Amino acid sequence: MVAVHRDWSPFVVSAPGKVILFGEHAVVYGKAAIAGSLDMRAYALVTPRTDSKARMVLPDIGVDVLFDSHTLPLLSGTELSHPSEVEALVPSSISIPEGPGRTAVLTFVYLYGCIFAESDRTTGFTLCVRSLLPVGAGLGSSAAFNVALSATLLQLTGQLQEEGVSASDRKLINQWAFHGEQVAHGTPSGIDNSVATYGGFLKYIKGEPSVNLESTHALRVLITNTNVPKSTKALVAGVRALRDRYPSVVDGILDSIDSVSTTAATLFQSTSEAEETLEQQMQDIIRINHGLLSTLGVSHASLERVREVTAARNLASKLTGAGGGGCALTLIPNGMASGDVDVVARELEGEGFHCYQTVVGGGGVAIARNVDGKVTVEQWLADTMERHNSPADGDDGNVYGRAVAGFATLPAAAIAVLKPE
Ligand SMILES: Nc1ncnc2c1ncn2[C@@H]1O[C@H](COP(=O)(O)OP(=O)(O)OP(=O)(O)O)[C@@H](O)[C@H]1O
Ligand SMILES: C[C@@](O)(CCO)CC(=O)[O-]
Repeated sequence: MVAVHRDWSPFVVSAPGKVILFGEHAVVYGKAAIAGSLDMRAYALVTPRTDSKARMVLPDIGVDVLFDSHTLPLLSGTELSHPSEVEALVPSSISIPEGPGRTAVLTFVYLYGCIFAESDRTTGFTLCVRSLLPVGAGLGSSAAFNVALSATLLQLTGQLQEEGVSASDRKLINQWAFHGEQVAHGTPSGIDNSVATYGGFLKYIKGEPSVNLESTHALRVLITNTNVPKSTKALVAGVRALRDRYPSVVDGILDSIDSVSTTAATLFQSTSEAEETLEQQMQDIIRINHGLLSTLGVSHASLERVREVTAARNLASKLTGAGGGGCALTLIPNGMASGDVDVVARELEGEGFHCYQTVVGGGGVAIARNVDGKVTVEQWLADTMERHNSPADGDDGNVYGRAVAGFATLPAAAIAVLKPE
């Protein structure tokens, strides 16, 4: 086949992480959950190559793989009974890394295989992803990666519109990102990729289109990473095993969590209540939701410690995501001085945890097209490397500010697109 190289300029895609505010685990069983996007995001820089190969560089997780596009499988999406079976189709020339890189490589092979038709395979590119989201902490780093990857592959194959990200673009990106999540997680509910795609606050019920709550209430939260590793797959399986043993008991708990989420959705959309009353009610249901999750066996001593430390200051906390470690979220009342939040954060950090002060509800996937043709992956990496090499000055309340500063090689217009409000 004669190689046809379409001309295209480097572009950058960004997608946010998520925090599940209410309804994790219950969402797997068709109950409602509420989630919001974080202002911590994954960023993909995509630059053209002169050959038809695809290079994926993921410095945060130690991956740098060069794929020969013609050896990657051509998939229509129906060859495998589940996307997670893609491992059997990885070309023997590729050595699959251990750890988080493994999932990333498998996901790439699956999504590239499905999205890149044979005629697209002359388009060579280098994809470099950097992320501000800690891996495996319950903040949806995997979904942000999958949304950024899906948007990249769809953009490269001319399946997205030329400007902005339209409603139909988002639908398509979200569908593929969900398949990426299936490679990573087996049976995900789809909530993480929906938030990373659409941003804002979403009410999500599995199998139904997510509903944007159009909330006017900004939500200040303190996120505490307990740094205790957890496996989402194992925790979801644990709840399933408990439900198999005590179906009516566990179904009752899942129904209560559903009521918590429904109540929260009403509070988010409420325009009649005073802000303080809403905050009080929100705190109540945060406490209730954590208690219900704890009875499902997905809390952890570290998460209980976060709850105790914050409760001593009259703040409500709950685990967020799969639990078993990972992250907790604490609602910060709007009137609380940031100095007082710093005091709580320092106390939690004294316990060996890591805190992020953040606001929930920013924009979803964003694409900055035609960024300066001189941007190279090497330059971009050198630029952002400093942040990743200096944990001491990273990961406090202003992580995003530093990330953008790290993208000094990008034009201001691109940066504006990448930080959608
Ligand atoms: N910085 C990154 N660069 C490249 N890939 C990443 C990065 N961060 C996460 N990923 C992808 O996401 C996977 C991690 O998924 P995992 O479910 O363990 O974490 P998580 O999504 O942060 O947790 P949760 O689903 O509980 O929110 C990695 O194996 C990789 O495929
Ligand atoms: C535990 C869970 O509800 C949330 C993980 O972030 C699993 C899922 O929804 O796929």
